Amino acid sequence: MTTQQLYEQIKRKKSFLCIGLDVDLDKIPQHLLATEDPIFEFNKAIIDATHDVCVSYKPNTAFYEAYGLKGWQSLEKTIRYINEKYPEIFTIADAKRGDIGNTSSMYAKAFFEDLQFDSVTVAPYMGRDSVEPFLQYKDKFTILLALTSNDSSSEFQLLKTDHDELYKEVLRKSKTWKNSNQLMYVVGATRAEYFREIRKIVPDSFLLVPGVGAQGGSLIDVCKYGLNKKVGLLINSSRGILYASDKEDFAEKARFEALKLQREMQIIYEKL
Ligand SMILES: O=c1ccn([C@@H]2O[C@H](COP(=O)(O)O)[C@@H](O)[C@H]2O)c(=O)[nH]1
Repeated sequence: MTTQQLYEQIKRKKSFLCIGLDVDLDKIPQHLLATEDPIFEFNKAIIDATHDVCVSYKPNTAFYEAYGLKGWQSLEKTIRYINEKYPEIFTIADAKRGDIGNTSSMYAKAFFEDLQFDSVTVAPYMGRDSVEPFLQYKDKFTILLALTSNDSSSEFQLLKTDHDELYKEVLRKSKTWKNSNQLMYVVGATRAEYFREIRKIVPDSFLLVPGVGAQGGSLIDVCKYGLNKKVGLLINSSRGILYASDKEDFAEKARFEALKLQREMQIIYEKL
């Protein structure tokens, strides 16, 4: 997928919502546990109920890896289902990978060639040669952790280097890497006060913004400085949508929560 195709989808749906598919078997409705693949059945129902109000799905791989081989198979079935039934959707493997070059190449192969995700999240701290293997894939995106939503992100990411805070160095340095036009960045919604500075460094890049909903981040605050001419934001909510109900009406209730966010986004988009 290209960023232009992603933008066309945003315009058509008047939405820049990304739904996080973080499936926890302790939280999904009981009746699904009797099915052969409860994780996939849950995801399928959520996807069918929400695909027209969001532009992206983001399974966090931890929620699949935790269930071993069966979990990985559920992830595979989920991504294949999205790609076949809703090919316009931008898919994100939230896997936070990155290693020495030859190992990163294998991670890239796993997520881009085997699973056919459009993008994968990557930690930047091993430097250029740990990220460039992901950037070799045309029309695939590498989403670098810049300023994350958790409280302790300040322990390292906000540390002052000789030049600037570390997250700003990550943004600046990464722009010099080969194929850096295929980079996007993770910035937490709980860090809304930093978006003005971030946009000075990466005015045109897409930012993946988790932290709205369960973590308390504000859509309005993020949009104040985070939006660019082509929207440039993918706002993620996972638990706030997935677990709106643990009864048989879970997909309907999830749609209701997603629609609430989409309507807020529509108002913001129409004022752009
Ligand atoms: O800075 C970050 C980076 C990633 N995440 C991930 O996003 C979702 C958020 O889930 P919610 O339930 O909406 O809080 C989850 O997969 C995180 O691992 C993040 O929250 N912050």
